[in-house]
Order: sequence, then C-alpha cells, then structure tokens
Amino acid sequence: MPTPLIAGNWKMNGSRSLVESFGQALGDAALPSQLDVALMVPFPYLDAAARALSGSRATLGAQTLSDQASGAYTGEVSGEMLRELGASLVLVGHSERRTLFNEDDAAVLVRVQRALDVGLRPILCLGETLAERDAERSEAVVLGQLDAVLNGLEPDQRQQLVIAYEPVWAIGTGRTASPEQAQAMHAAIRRRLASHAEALAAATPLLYGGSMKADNAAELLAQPDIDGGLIGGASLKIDDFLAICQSAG
Ligand SMILES: O=C(CO)COP(=O)(O)O
Repeated sequence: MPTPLIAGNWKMNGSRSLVESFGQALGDAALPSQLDVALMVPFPYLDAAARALSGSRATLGAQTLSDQASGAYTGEVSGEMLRELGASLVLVGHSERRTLFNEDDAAVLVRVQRALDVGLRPILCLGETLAERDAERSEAVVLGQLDAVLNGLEPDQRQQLVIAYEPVWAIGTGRTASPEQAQAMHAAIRRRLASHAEALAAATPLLYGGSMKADNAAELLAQPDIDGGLIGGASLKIDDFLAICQSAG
C-alpha cells in the first residue's frame, strides 16, 4: 500500500507570513510516522516555502508548469525553475486549469511529460462535472482523462504518478463526495492502473480532493482505495490541515 499523502493546494491564496507560520507549525507538529505531507504554494512563495519547510517533513510543490522547457513564453514558469526553487511535486490537470485555462487532455499530457523530464513528480488531477455525474458518465470521463495520460507514457514514467480524484462538483462547494462515491471511483482508477501493471496499481497513491475537511477526512481516508487527500480551503488553516494529517495516520 502506498504511503498516505496529504497535500495542501493553496490555489491563489496565502501570503509570505502564512508560509512562515506553516513552516513553524509543521516543524513543531508530531505528525504520524507513516505519512507524507506536501504544500502546493503559489509560484512567488516557493523560495520562502522551501526555506520555511526545511525544518519539517513537508515537501514542496507547485500548482502548474509550462508546457515548454524554456524560451519566449512571457509569464510562464518552467519545470526546471520549479526544481531549482526546491519543488519536488507539481499539480497537473487540476479542474480549474482544465476549465479556466482551457487545458485539454493533450495539454495535460505534455505538462506531465515536462514534469517528468526534470524530475518533478506530477499529481495528475481527474474529475467529472455535475452534469457528467448526472448523466452517469462519471467513470467514463475520469477514466478517459486517465487513459489520455497513461497511454502517452512509458511504463517507468507511469510509476512516477500520483493521482488525485477531485469531482468538480465537490471542489470549494462544501459538498463532498460520499465515502462510497469516492471509494467507487478510486477502485475504478485502481483497476485501470492494474490493467497496465499490477505493481503500478499497488504503488500509485490515489488522493481524494473536494471539500475534504477535518470533520470528514477520517471517514474518506478509511476507504480501502483512498490513500490520501488533496486539500484546498482547509489547507489554508493550520489547525484544520494538521487535523487532517492526523486523520491520515
Ligand atoms: O481543488 C481542491 C484541491 O485541489 C479542493 O478544494 P476544496 O478542498 O477547497 O474543495
């Protein structure tokens, strides 16, 4: 079974002082021994976060990366730059990137490949909209997003993936997927991974995201195929984030 991972996605929130507070609190916290913790902070805070988290077990991640390695792409940030600033993880294909920034499956695959090229571990985000769930297309949509990446990678590259199932209708809405709904999708993802290789299915961490909070985390994390969480809003409050970390122990 993969080591549980709790990753906080700050999105376009936070501040330099919040970075400092999290570094301090995560350094002081008695975290469960079998737990990986990560914070995905906005680009401008990566450098400060690398320093602030250096006395803690938490690793550092970014929220996206350019589909180009370098060059005349004003405003973009390359995977190599993220590595240089101390990131080891990067979100790819978050539903906000897919919807608001028009990143389709091909764009997601290129970014996964760019991340792998420079040694960043991609957290590949998958999820269906409410309309797709209501039309009973959830599994087809999510597995389609997954296949678009798996089929573009070599077997050794697939082993680097972390996968996050984040139903779009549960993100930032306070409406979480039920443990049964989340487990069912995670099991479907696990089966699809197993169709490539049993070892891949066994080793890939599958995170749930979407209104995961201190008071519902334990029930979600108790599901057999949920290996951790990708936390949005609750990752901006240190007490809530630490409580979720404790639930994963
Ligand atoms: O999008 C998310 C994490 O990437 C989930 O956000 P919330 O936890 O705020 O619903």
